[in-house]
Amino acid sequence: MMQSTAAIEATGLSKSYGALAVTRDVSFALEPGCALGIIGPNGAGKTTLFNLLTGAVRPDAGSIRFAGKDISPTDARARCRMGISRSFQVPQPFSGLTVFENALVAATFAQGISEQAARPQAEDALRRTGLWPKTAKKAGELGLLDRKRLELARAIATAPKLLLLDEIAGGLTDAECVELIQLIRSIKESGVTIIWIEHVLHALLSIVDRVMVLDFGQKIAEGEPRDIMQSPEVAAIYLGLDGENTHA
Ligand SMILES: Nc1ncnc2c1ncn2[C@@H]1O[C@H](COP(=O)(O)OP(=O)(O)OP(=O)(O)O)[C@@H](O)[C@H]1O
Repeated sequence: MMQSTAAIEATGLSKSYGALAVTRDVSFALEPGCALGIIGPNGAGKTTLFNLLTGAVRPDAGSIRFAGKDISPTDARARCRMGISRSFQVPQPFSGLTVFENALVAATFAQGISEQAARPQAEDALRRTGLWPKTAKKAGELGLLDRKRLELARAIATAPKLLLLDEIAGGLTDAECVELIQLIRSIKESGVTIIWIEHVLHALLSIVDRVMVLDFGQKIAEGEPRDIMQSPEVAAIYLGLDGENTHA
């Protein structure tokens, strides 16, 4: 039986688009401060699961509890204000706004607080992500690593309890990836619960406590990273994946 103290607990989540069952009876629970990695092939339903957790998409069946409360009926904005925040696969800053304004908008919107009250939070998020020296730059002028940092800063600025990361490590050089991993580790160490979808497995496995495998919308395995990566199901799925993504 799942613990009632879980930071987040999903039970029997299902979602179809027409005849396509994208999420099929997915259940999991995650303890506060833990990090769960989600892996699976393209189209397995990973991003859809995030959409269900954030409230962007309504499930056909199933329920979600957050910090012990049934949040199934609440919308995305309410969930954001409760402390569920996400980063997107393709960073989505306001390109014409400065780095600081981007963090400020996130903090203001997420908590429904005044710009003045949000300023210290925006500053803190930018300092923690190493973006403070670039605070006056336009977001559209940032390089890839900095855009990823800004994606994290915008998420942190909302003071999340649960942070959902969607394929944030892709496209970086090895050195940049090391920096990103350190940043995500520091967010985890600050007590934020994390669920992270990632194809760059060495980055994911250096952080997460558990891994869940999705395939055709179903959870086919969950457990300790080492056990999961050695399981035949995962070997079958990842056979043929680009070696660049799988090296340790
Ligand atoms: N709004 C939608 N309408 C119709 N089909 C959708 C919709 N959203 C997702 N799908 C389909 O659901 C399936 C799962 O998509 P999803 O993006 O959740 O997978 P994923 O595991 O995140 O894949 P990737 O690793 O490529 O990001 C895909 O076949 C996708 O085309």
